[in-house]
Amino acid sequence: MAGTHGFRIEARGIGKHFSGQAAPTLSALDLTIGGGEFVSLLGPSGCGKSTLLRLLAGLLRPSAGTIRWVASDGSSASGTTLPDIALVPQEPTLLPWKTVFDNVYLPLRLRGTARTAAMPRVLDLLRALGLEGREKSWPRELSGGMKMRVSIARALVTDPDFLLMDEPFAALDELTRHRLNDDLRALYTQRRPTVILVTHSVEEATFLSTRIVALSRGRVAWDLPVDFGAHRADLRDHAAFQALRGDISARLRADQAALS
Ligand SMILES: Nc1ncnc2c1ncn2[C@@H]1O[C@H](COP(=O)(O)OP(=O)(O)OP(=O)(O)O)[C@@H](O)[C@H]1O
Repeated sequence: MAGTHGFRIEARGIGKHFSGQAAPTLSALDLTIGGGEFVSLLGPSGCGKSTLLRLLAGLLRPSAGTIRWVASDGSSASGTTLPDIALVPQEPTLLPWKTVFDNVYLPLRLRGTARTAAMPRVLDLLRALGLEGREKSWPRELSGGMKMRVSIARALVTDPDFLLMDEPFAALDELTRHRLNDDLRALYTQRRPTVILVTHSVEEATFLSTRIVALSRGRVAWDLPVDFGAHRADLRDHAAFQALRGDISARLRADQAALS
């Protein structure tokens, strides 16, 4: 389904109040995300980024408000017409008793796709993510960056409409993070899923996204489009990139200052 820009998400009046907490984590939050956007969620620690992602993934229920998946013809999706959603967690949760190939093949296997039919797709993704030749490796033989590559390949193998990622690169060194950011951006350009990424890295958000949404006080604090045209590997060195990155950091510092 990816590339069809089939669905947009409409979150209206979203509230989330965890039991035992004095104040709600999210309150009266409105957000619309169009098909094919790459949205990064930024904001101070504890502002509710992961909670929002889990609500959008359907892993949590909102205490108030509605989340609708709207098809391009305006109809609300439900039941079997719901879009495919893949979640990449912070820790790459690979099955240790399965090879790299079989970890990535698993979502297709669960859908009844035969191994031989799945092979070109799995190998294509492994190649795109720099894992060629690693098909028969076991997760314990891989570095942290490689495990995350396998986790991303597994999330993409069903060609999901929505790719939701919760700080997937937080534990990686800067060079590995840059490489994975480059690969993710190339994959996004090729396949155009809708991506929602929770991150603390302003550089990562600026490099990857078509839009940055900052949360504060339980709702959207600001919402900024990002457009650098065709992406180049050296984009990070350009003055316009560094200026936007600086502007976003300043906005986040102002949000943080307003909280204290
Ligand atoms: N299952 C839960 N039960 C109770 N409280 C929760 C639960 N999940 C999250 N919270 C609370 O909701 C608030 C927001 O947490 P969340 O993880 O969404 O923030 P975040 O912006 O992603 O933070 P960080 O940037 O530190 O990862 C926190 O106060 C957290 O303790």
